[in-house]
Order: sequence, then structure tokens, then C-alpha cells
Amino acid sequence: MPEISSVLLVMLLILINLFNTKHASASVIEVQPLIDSQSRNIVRYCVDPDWLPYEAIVDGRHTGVSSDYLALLTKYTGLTFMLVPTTSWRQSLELLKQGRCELTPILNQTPKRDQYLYFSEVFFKSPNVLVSLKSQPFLQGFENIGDRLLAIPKDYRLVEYIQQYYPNINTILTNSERQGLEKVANGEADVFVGSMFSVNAYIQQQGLTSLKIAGWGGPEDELRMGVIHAKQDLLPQINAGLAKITQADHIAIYKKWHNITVIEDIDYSLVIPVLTALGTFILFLLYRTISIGKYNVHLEANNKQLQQLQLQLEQKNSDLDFLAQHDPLTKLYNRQYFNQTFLDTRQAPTEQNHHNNIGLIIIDIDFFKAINDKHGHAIGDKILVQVAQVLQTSVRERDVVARWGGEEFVIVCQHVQLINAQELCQRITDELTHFHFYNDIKVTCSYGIALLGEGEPIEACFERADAALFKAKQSGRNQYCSA
Ligand SMILES: Nc1nc2c(ncn2[C@@H]2O[C@H](COP(=O)(O)OP(=O)(O)OP(=O)(O)O)[C@@H](O)[C@H]2O)c(=O)[nH]1
Repeated sequence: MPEISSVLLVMLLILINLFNTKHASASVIEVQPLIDSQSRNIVRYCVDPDWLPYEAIVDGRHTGVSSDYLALLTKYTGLTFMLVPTTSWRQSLELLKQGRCELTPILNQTPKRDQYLYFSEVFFKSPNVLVSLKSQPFLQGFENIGDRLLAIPKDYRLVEYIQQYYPNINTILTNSERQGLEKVANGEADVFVGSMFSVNAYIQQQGLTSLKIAGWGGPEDELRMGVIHAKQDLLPQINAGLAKITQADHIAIYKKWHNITVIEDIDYSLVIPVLTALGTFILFLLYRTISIGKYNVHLEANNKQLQQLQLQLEQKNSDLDFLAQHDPLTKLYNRQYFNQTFLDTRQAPTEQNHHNNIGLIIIDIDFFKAINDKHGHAIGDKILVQVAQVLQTSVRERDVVARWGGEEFVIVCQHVQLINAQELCQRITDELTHFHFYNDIKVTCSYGIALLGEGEPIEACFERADAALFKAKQSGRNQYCSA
């Protein structure tokens, strides 16, 4: 992760640098038009058009460190500086030699240049550095260059320096610092020597990240302004102006143009494993997401199935509950329900039962065997169902009708007197008379009535009702008897 962060940091620094450079290029010295070429206040000057951050010509305008210093000199000397545009440093030097330029604002002093220029005091210093591919060892200085091919911009002070002090070094002259650096990056030269500030700027602008600073390159640059011999009278004014430049001004210019940033090459040996690991992790996440998605679909289907099974189970349970308490043929309560509810002998008769005035009616279909015999058992079943309907519709809502077994039924009435139970039996008899049974079969019933006595067990009451039924049968059927 630190590697990724440093890559991002370097990208950020490059962007900042580009912004600064662009911003800076807008900071140009405004050159006043030449009104009177003989005027003492107008100084024509030439620059290196391609030597950022020291100086350059961008869109026909002078920019860079020397541009800012000339702006200060304009303020402190009253001189007006007018740029004579050139396309190369060599051309600028030629124009200076010819007197068509009177000043150049930033350069090193050399014996050759002394022949046609006078130099101001030093106002800017910068070390020179050796630049090589990262694969090269650290060279420390010119002593360790050996057989390597050294690129130097032509007409730069360093050419004279190398020729004088290291004549055995193999050199190749380039048109500019930019071209020299590109030759090293391309492998056409092994080492380049140039000013640290401008080297750094070019490496960043061109993205030459395969290069590194491999050592110091000779004496540091001591940069001055140069005026042609014919204009030597300008020199005191210029030195006086330079002397007025405050430390704060120097630092401001230095900060504005000096942004040395060591550009780290992307370490692909680390980036590739990191990307591979990241890719693997993303693939794993993808696989996991797909698997979970499939599992969820499967789970959802299972849940639906489970819900359906649960519904079926609830239905079955409900059916079972119903069957446990009801007669499957007539759907009336069955004998088990009746016993559990009314005839549980373990329960003593309660006060509640007595207060409720419970009446029991046992009902038995007359001559049902003959119906079965004559019309068949299936019709017999249908008759049982129809009798059950008649009983159910004849009772009040709170009365309970149950099939006791065979062709026998029981009705449990609450809050009844004997007369009410007898009326109920009569009502049922009337209903049966008018009811249209299958095959126009005539159906009658006999009834045994008993009211629950005070303190009497329900069981005993039931036996009395049964005895009353027997009596009704004995008395000719189709009638009720009370016990
Ligand atoms: N179809 C049908 N017949 C049943 C069912 N349960 C009992 N039976 C019949 O009911 C008849 C009862 O006959 P019996 O006990 O002799 O009584 P009965 O013929 O009704 O005569 P009485 O009660 O004396 O009037 C028998 O033939 C049983 O087979 C049933 O669920 N369906």
C-alpha cells in the first residue's frame, strides 16, 4: 500500500508541477515597445528560449526565473527591457556578439563569454547534476564517468569546463537540455550533465521516470546577468538594482520556480502482484456474490415449499381436530366429544350445570333397519345426513347436537324447562313430517327427555333419558316420553 500511495503522490506532484508551470508561464515580463531605440532606458535582451525554469520563450513571451528578476530590475532601475525573440540559445549568443541584443539576464560567466560580455554580480546559484538511467550505478562526479558517453547542451558553460578539466570524457553535444535528457532516456547517451533545477523540471514535464540523478556535476552554476561590452555603462545600474532585491524577493522567486520532486518510477514488480491480488480478490467476491445469489434463490424456493407444507400441515391438523370431535358422515359432534364434554364421570356435577337447567333428549330413528333393507345402506346414509340437518336446524344456536351412534342422536339443551324440551321434540317431529327425504321415504323418530336434577350426575340423567326413549318406542314410536 505505501507503494500505491507514493505512485498517487507522484502523480499529484506532477499535476501540481504542471499547474505551477502553466501558471508561471502567464507570469511574463511585459516588454514595452521600442519608442526610441537610442533611448538610454530601453535595453534589448535575448534569452535561452528553452531553459526552464531559468528562462524560456512561451507563446512569444519571456517567462522563468530571469523574467521575474527583470521585472524587479525594471522597478529598481527605471530601465525598460525589450525582448528580442530567438529560437535557440546559440542564436541568442550570436545576437549578443553582434550587438543586436544588449543583455542576457541569466547565465554563467566563462572565459569565452568574457570576450563579448561583462557580468553582473551573482544573483542566483544552482548545483549541476549528472543524470543517468536508474539501472546505472551512482557516479558521484565526473571522475567516475569512465567510458560512458556524456551529453552536454552545446554553448553551455559546462562544455568549456569539461574540455578544460576532463578532456578524456566522451561527449556528445545536444541542442538543448531537453534533448540531452531524452538521449539518455533513449540510450543514445549514458550520462547527462545540467542544472539541477532545469533537469528536474524537464524530467517531470516529460515524464522521464526512467532517469535518476546519479551524482554532482562539477561546480555549481553562479548565475549573473551579462551585458555586451558596448553597454558596459548599464552594469553599475544593474548591480545597484540587483543589490536592492530583498531576501524575501529572492525566496519568493526561488519558491515559485524551484519545485524539486523526486519522481519515483512505478515499481511494476510490486504493482503487478498487488493488481493480481486485487483481481483475485474481486473474482473471489464475484464468485461469492453469485454463489450467495444462487443459494438465496434456492433458499427462497425451499422457504416457499416449507410455507406450503406448513399450510398443508395446519390444514391437516385442523381436519384431524375436526375428525376427532365430529362424525364424518353427518358432520355433527361425535360420541367422543359428547362424552368429554358432558359425560366425563370423573367430573362431579357442578353448580353451573344446575343453574343452566340442562335438558337431555335422546333421539332414535324409527325402523331404520327397514329403510336400509329396502333402499340400501347408501340411501340409509343419506337419510342419516338429512335427519342430522333437520335436527341441526331445529335447535337453538347454543344447543348441542351429537350423533350418539348408529341411528341415535343426542341433544343437550341449556336453560330449558321440560315444556321447552317437549316443544323442541314436537318441532323436530313436524319438520321430519314435512321434509322431503330421498326416495320420498317417510322418516319418524322417537324421543326420550330428561332434565338434569339437582345434584344428579349427568350420566344418571342420560340413563333416565334413555329409559324414556325406550318407553316412547314401546308406546308405538314417533313420540316423545319424559323421565
Ligand atoms: N345406513 C346405515 N345404517 C346404519 C348405520 N348405523 C346403524 N345402522 C343400521 O341401523 C339399524 C338399526 O336397527 P335396529 O337397532 O334394529 O332398530 P330399528 O330398525 O331402527 O328399529 P327401532 O329402533 O326399534 O325402531 C341397523 O340395521 C344398522 O345396521 C349407518 O351408519 N348407516
